[in-house]
Amino acid sequence: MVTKFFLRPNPVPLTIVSPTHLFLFPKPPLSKLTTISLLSTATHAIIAQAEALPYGPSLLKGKIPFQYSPQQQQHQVQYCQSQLGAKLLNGNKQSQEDDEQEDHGDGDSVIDKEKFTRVFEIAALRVPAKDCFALESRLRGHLLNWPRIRNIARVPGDEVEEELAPLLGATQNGNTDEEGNFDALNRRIYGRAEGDGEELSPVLYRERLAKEFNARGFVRFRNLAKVSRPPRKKRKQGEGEEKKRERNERKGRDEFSMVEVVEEDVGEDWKGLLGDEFKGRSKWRGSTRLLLLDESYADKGVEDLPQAIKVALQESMREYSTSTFELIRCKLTLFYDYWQMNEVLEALLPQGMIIPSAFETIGHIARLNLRDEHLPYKNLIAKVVLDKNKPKIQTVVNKIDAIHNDYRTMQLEVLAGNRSLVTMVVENGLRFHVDLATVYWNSRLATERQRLLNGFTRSDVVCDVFSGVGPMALSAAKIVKRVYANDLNPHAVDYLERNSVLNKLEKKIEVFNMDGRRFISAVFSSEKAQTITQVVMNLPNDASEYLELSLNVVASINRCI
Ligand SMILES: C[S@@+](CC[C@H](N)C(=O)[O-])C[C@H]1O[C@@H](n2cnc3c(N)ncnc32)[C@H](O)[C@@H]1O
Repeated sequence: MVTKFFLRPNPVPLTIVSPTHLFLFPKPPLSKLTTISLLSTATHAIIAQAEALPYGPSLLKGKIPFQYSPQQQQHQVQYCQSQLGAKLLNGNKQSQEDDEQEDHGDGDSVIDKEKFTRVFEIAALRVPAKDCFALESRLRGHLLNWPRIRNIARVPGDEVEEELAPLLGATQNGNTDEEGNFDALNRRIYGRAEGDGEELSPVLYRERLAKEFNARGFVRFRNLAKVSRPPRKKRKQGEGEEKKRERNERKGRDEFSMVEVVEEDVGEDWKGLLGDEFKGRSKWRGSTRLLLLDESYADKGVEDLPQAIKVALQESMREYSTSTFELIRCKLTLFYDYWQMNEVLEALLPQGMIIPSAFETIGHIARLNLRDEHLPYKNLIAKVVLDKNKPKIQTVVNKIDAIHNDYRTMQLEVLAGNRSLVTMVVENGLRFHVDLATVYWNSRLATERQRLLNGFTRSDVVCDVFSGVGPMALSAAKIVKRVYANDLNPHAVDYLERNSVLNKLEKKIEVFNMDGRRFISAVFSSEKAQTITQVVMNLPNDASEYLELSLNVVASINRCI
C-alpha cells in the first residue's frame, strides 16, 4: 500500500490528505521530524501566510477547502510518523519498491489533486453585462489580473433572458426611463410629446431618432441590429432545457478555476462613493457580470475603493442612466489544473531539490533525463509532466542508460501515460514515423541538420552513410538531385522507406541496409561515385574511422582512374 505525506521544513504546515493518498517528502534529517504541525480544526485550514509572499496566486496562499476531524488528523499524523520512521530506518528501500508496484507507472495513486485546491477570498464589482468590457479596460489596474484568470467572471444566474427582463420590472435597456425622459424633454421644448395628439414633424422625428440612436445597442433599430450583428451561433439541435440549465450551473467554473459569490452587496454606502447621483437607483435586474478586484481590496468597503474606480463608475452612470453597481465578496477557487508544472513539482519534491523542468519532446512523447536524486520520485514527476502538458504529451519516458548499442537506440522506461513508443515527428515540413524502442531519433540535432542543408544545392548528390529513419536524407531529398541513404538497423531502414513514401520522396532516394564500411566501398566503387558531391556521416563515436575509410576508397578509385 502506498502511503505518502508532506514533511517539509518550510513555512507551510503539514496538510493532511486522504488516508490512501498521503504525500511523501522523504529523508529530511530526523531532527526535522519535529517540524510536523497540524492544521487547525476550523472548517477551513489556513496555510500559514509566509511573510512577503509574492503578488498573485501561490500554493502558499489561500485556504484549503477541506478538513478532517481532530481524530482523523491525529490518526493521520501517527500513521505518517510511523511510515516516515520506517522509511528512514529502512533506507526507504522497501517502501519505494512498494510505491512503484502500486503506481503501475502512471503516478495516479501518488498525486492527490485535491490537495492543490486553494480558495482565495476576493472582492468583485457586479456590473451590468453590457458595461463590463468598457469598465474592465478602464479599471484594469485595479482588477485581479492573475495569470489565466479572466477579470470578468460569470456566475450562475447572471444572465437574464431579454424576454424576462420586462417581467422582472427591470429597465434593462433603459426603455422606461429613457421614454419618460424623452417625453419630458419634448414637452419642455415643444410643449407636447408623441401620443399627445399631433404627429411629430419629420424634422422632430429625425431629431428624436438621432437622440435615441445608440451605437452600442441599436436601441430602437431592431432590424438594423439584425443586419449588422453576426448571427448568433445556432444551438445544437436537441439541446433541451436540461442542457441549458447545466450550462448555467457550470458558469463561473472551468477546469482550473471557479468563482462563487459568498456575500451579496456589501457596499452600503455607494452614495458616499458616487455622490447623490447614485441615490435611489434600483437594483440592476438584467444580465450582470463580475469584475474581480485586485486582491488588496478583498476586505475593503465601498468607501475604501480608489478614486479611479469612482470616476469610471460615475462615467458609466452618466452614459447609461440605469447603470447600478454592487460590491460583493467572492470565493475564487483554483484547482490542481490551474498550477504550473514547476509550482506543483516544487510543492511535491523535497525542498532544495532541483526541479526537473526540461524534457525533450518527440511527437507525443516527453523524454526526461532524470538525475539520480529524482529517481525515487520518477513516477510522481512523470505524472505531473503528463498532466501539465496534455493533450500534446501522451507518454512520459525516462532515459535509463547511456546509449551503448550499435543501433544507437535509447533505453527508455515508460513512467506515465500510454505505453506506445511509436510516434510521428514533424521536422522541416516533413513527417517521420519513429519507434523509439527500435530506432534512433534526436530532435536536438534539427539545427545541425538545417546547417548542413543550407549548404546543399539542386545539383548535389548526397550520400548519407548512417541515415537512421531519414531526417537528414529525406530533408536533403527535397532539395538535391539524388540521395543514397544507408543504415545498419533494419527497423530504421524500414521506417526510412515508409517515411520516404509518406513524404512522396521515394523517387529521389535509394535505400541500403548494410554496414557503413561495406556501403562506402560499394558506393564508391560503382559509377555512383562519379556523381556524389556530399557525404554525411552521423555516427559520433566512429565517424573519424569512416572518414578515413572514405578518403582511402576515394583515393584508390582515383588512382585506378
Ligand atoms: C547517431 S544515429 C544518426 C541517425 C540519423 N542520421 C539521425 O540523425 O537521426 C546513427 C545511426 O547509425 C546507424 N549505425 C550504427 N552503426 C552503423 C554501421 N556500422 N553501419 C551503418 N549504420 C550504422 C545506427 O543504426 C543509427 O541509426
